[in-house]
Amino acid sequence: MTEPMLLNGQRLAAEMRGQLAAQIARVRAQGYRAPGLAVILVGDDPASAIYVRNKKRAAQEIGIEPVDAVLPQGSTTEDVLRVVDQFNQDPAIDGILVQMPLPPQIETETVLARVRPDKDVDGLTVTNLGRLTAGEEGLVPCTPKGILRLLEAYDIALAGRRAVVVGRSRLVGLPVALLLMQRQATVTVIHSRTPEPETIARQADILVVAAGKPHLVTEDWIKPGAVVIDVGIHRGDHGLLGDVDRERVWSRVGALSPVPGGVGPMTILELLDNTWTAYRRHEGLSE
Ligand SMILES: Nc1nc(=O)c2c([nH]1)NC[C@@H]1CN(c3ccc(C(=O)N[C@@H](CCC(=O)O)C(=O)O)cc3)C=[N+]21
Repeated sequence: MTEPMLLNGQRLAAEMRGQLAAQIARVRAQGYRAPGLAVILVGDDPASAIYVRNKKRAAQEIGIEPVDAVLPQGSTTEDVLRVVDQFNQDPAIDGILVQMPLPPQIETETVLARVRPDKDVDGLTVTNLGRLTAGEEGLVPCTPKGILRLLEAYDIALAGRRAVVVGRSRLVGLPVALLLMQRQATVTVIHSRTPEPETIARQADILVVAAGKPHLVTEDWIKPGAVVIDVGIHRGDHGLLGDVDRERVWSRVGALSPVPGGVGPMTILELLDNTWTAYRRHEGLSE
C-alpha cells in the first residue's frame, strides 16, 4: 500500500490563524475594539495551566485580548459563578472559556449553565448543544469543529461513508458524531461499555478516537486504508501519547491525524475562530 497521509493540523491551524489575524487587523483599522477572550482556570492542575497559557498566547498573537481569572483549588461553585457573571456582564469580553476539568467539589453543570450562550466559545452550554442538534446556528465545540475542518482541508469525503466515534463525551464524542451525521456519514458511537469495540471500529472508513485511554487503538481496530483521527493526549514519562498507537496502526491506515500536531492545534484555532464569530455578532459585523 502507499505511504499513509499525515493530516497536518499544526500547519493548517497556523495558516488559518494568519487569516484570522488579517481579518481582525482589518476591523481594528476601521476603529473597532479588540475581541476579548476570558479564560477561567480553577485549581492547580499543571496540564490545565499549560493549555491555558497556550490558548492565551495564541489569542494574543492574532489580536484577541486575553483576560484570565485564576481561582484557588479550594474554590466553591459560588466563587466560580461570581467570576462567570462578571465576564457575562463585561462588554469587552466576547468569549468565556471555563477550563475543564473543574475540581470535584464544583458543580460543573451549574457553572456551564451560567455562561451566556452568545459568549460560550466552547459550545458546551445546553443552548449551543441544542442548537447544534437541531441544525441551527450557534457556537460549535472547538475540537469537533477542528476535526471537520481538517477532514475538509484534505478533501476527505464523508457523505455515504461509515464513521465510528470512540467516546461519547459532551466535549468531543457526542458533538463530533452529530457533525459527521450532518455531513451525511453513517455514524456509530462506541464507548467503554461496548462489547468487542475492535469489530465495530474495523468497519470504519473514518475512525475518530476520543476515548481518553493511551494507545487504546491498535492494528486490530483498523480497516485497511481508514482515515484515523487521534483526539487523545496523555503526558507520560515517554512524552506525549495519543489514544492511537501510531507505530502499530501505521502500516494499515490511509491517513492519520497525529498527536502532537493534529487535532490539538486545530482545537485552539477553533476557540479563536469562535471568539471572532462571537465578536462579530456582538459588534453587528456581517458573518
Ligand atoms: N473548556 C475546555 N475546553 C477545551 O478545549 C479543553 C478543556 N476545557 N480542557 C482540556 C482539553 C485539552 N485541550 C487541548 C487543546 C490543545 C492541545 C494542543 O495544542 N496540543 C498540542 C501539543 C501541546 C503540548 O505539547 O502539550 C498538539 O497536539 O500538537 C491539547 C489539548 C483542550 N481542552
